[in-house]
Amino acid sequence: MPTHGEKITVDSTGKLNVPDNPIIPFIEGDGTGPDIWNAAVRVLDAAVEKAYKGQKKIAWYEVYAGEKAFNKYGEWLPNDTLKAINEYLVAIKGPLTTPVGGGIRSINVALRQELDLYACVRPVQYFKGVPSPVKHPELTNMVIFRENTEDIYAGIEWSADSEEVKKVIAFLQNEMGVKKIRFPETSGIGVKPVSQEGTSRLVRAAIQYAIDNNRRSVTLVHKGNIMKFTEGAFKNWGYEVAEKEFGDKVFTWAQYDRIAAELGKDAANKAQEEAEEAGKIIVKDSIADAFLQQILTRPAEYDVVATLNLNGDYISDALAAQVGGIGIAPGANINYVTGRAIFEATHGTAPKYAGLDKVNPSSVILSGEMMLRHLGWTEAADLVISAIEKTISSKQVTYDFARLMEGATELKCSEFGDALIKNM
Ligand SMILES: NC(=O)C1=CN([C@@H]2O[C@H](COP(=O)(O)OP(=O)(O)OC[C@H]3O[C@@H](n4cnc5c(N)ncnc54)[C@H](OP(=O)(O)O)[C@@H]3O)[C@@H](O)[C@H]2O)C=CC1
Ligand SMILES: O=C(O)CCC(=O)C(=O)O
Ligand SMILES: [Mg+2]
Repeated sequence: MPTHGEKITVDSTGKLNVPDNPIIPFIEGDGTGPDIWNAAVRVLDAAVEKAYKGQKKIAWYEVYAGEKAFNKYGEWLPNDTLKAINEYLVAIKGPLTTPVGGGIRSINVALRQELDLYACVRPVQYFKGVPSPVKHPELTNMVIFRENTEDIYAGIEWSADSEEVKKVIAFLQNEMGVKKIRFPETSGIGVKPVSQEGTSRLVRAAIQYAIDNNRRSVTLVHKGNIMKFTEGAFKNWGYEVAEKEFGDKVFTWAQYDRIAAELGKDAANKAQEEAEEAGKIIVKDSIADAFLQQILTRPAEYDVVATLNLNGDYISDALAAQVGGIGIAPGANINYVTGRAIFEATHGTAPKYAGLDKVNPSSVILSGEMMLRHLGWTEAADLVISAIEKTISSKQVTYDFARLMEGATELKCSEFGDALIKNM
């Protein structure tokens, strides 16, 4: 526990009360986590110091998860860590390792589920000068709202050959009339829960964000043609919450379809144009595969994106690549009702670079920038953004950008942190 500092609290509307010395738990993370965290914490402290001249200061509180927790306490996710984040509300973390095909389940997912951080918010914006694989990266400017607690990602699955999977298969075949499990003897089975409550709160947060931030549209991305009662329901429930709760502030493609059926397409087009002119948020939808090609061919048509857990995972890395890669892709896991939030980069532990002081710390620094904004410390957040813009435009960058940039100076992870502080 830090010896100085006070708790952040939340009122009944979800609004945070932030003291000048908030206690903020952090998890350093596995793999490259310590490299990027050490750079990030210096940059965030410098931004706060510069913006508020010592009037405000974060009291960092280290809490443990992942390998560090296991080595220290024999547990991957100690209960005390959950208790601390539960109590102090706002936290930040580095990436944590999840083994593939066996071993422990994701601690990242467990944190989101245990603390009910239902919205994974990942802004994707282009910083001038960042090397990108597309011709016009500046046209990509989206904010992903990924449902964070449900879907096939919930981790409800049974391995092939287990007693449990035999029971589930027998139940499906004998009681549910499922005839099309092709290789029942050797199948593993996963379950995909998607609820109306889970969908509504996520879509509500996405639309509210669009309204508060003067965005033009919210696109519900789903694979509802194939998974009708999960992803298709997500789309239908999404439109329902938009129309029921946001009334005059939105125009949905469900409304468009109703007008087109009754009065024809011209009338529907006119209604949408009028809505756009009136500054209403257009709530539309896209099937996930088509969406993934259109974000490359027509990125300017998409703005805020609301989607399910697995789609959101894939879409975040794909969109991050478009604006320069996951070295510069921040994110937050938020519950807008309880005020709890954990900020974290989109990328993982990048184990091959662990301890080399090499990787780009921008993703976790920009996650910290989102955190500062979440606290209402916008002056400090703005300083982080301007320092990143200035440093990248002077071509002082880490390996990931340097390998694609002509005339760049390659900096170590810690040196990039130093450069940001200098350029603040
Ligand atoms: N929220 C979390 O904690 C997450 C955890 N993970 C976990 O991380 C582990 C590793 O996952 P993996 O699939 O390899 O994905 P990673 O995101 O860790 O790494 C994939 C590649 O992305 C690039 N990259 C990642 N981080 C950075 C950075 N800071 N700066 C520059 N480039 C970066 C590197 O590309 P290049 O090789 O081209 O240099 C790297 O090889 C797994 O256990 C996974 O479960 C994954 C995602 C999120
Ligand atoms: O939890 C993990 O290991 C991976 C999670 C992930 O890829 C993500 O949330 O983007
Ligand atoms: Mg991911």
